[in-house]
Amino acid sequence: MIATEAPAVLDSWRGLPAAQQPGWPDPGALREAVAWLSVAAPLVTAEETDRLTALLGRAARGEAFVLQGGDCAERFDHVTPERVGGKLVTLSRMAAVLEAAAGVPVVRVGRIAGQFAKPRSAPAETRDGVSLPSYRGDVVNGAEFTAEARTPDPWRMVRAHRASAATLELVRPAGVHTSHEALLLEYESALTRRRAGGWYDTSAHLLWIGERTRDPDGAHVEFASRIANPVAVKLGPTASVREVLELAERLNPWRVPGRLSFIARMGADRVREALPPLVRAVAAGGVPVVWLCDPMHGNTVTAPSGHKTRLVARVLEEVAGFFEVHRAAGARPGGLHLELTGDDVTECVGGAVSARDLPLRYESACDPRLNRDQSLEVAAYGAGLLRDRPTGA
Ligand SMILES: O=C[C@H](O)[C@H](O)COP(=O)(O)O
Ligand SMILES: C=C(OP(=O)(O)O)C(=O)O
Ligand SMILES: [Mn+2]
Repeated sequence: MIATEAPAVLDSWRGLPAAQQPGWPDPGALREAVAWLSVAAPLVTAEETDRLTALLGRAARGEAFVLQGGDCAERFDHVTPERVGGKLVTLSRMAAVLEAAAGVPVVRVGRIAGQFAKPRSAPAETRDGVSLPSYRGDVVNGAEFTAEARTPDPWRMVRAHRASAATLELVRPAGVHTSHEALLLEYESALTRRRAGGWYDTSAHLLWIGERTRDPDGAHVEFASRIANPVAVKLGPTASVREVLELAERLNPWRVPGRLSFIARMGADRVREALPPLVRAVAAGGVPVVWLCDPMHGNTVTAPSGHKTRLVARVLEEVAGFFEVHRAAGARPGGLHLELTGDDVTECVGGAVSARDLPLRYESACDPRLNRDQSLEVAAYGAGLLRDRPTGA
């Protein structure tokens, strides 16, 4: 019998319900762009990826703390040494502050070098009576409000690969691992390669599944279940114990510490009631998980000026709630997941930025990010909570 070759891409997700995928208008162009990506250079190696799993495994055992952060949506034209360097410096200062308090190493993971795809609440945006497809991140369409820019263009996936590679050149010397939301399944599966340890999605070290695409029977969870990378899943306040246990079972059936992280994004008002049953159920189920706190996505509000914003005070309040829940359960908080930039933007309200300042330097194409000073404030606050840990814990 002649051995058949392994398929070039990981395809088991096809045919399953896949939420939040763009309607690509030109199937021929999509095929060509996917063909280009499927022979493109891998962005990260299996060895680096396995190393991150091992580090996250330490976090699962309480022997490390994770700091994951970066833009909500990276931009192709922001791949400059200044902008990328600003994020890396911010992350590393935060990590230093947290590390001194935690007494354990801080694992640094950027929302960087590939965070180009966005899920949206609405498929279309209307301005002055004109409706166009929503901006879904630079890998799909342009942010500019014109029919041309907003039409999904599959060749943008090739540009995303190039922008990621260029960003990685700047990220690698800083020793930061990369991550992004594994939203755009054509892109992710085309960059997946067979290696000795299984299928690796070579687009980033860690891939996460968003709140809007975490259906345990959907295409995103199926894709994530097949790759060897560490994976994470966002959990909002509607996540049920049943769903979470199903996700744990599907995504970490071999119970490998570091393979699976849950990123709770409950909102400051909800975290103390919504999170405890999930933490308890996962602990009782015996699947090792790193619990991260995303105090951004459950606390988004609209300012009087119309800007999407977040109050740093509410962000800190959710971090506090997250720590309380873990302490009450006798568990160690695994880390923080933040939307931040090194740039001096005015997108979140707190510190030197008041609601009146929002129009001054609001540069995000999607969600409001902490600026450098606000990021350091959150890190200092987290450090205070880490220092307060009960002795002997
Ligand atoms: O991180 C992203 C946003 O929270 C998500 O894209 C939803 O944003 P929207 O409500 O503006 O669509
Ligand atoms: C869309 C995001 O988050 P969530 O899936 O938690 O809403 C995000 O992290 O930018
Ligand atoms: Mn976001």
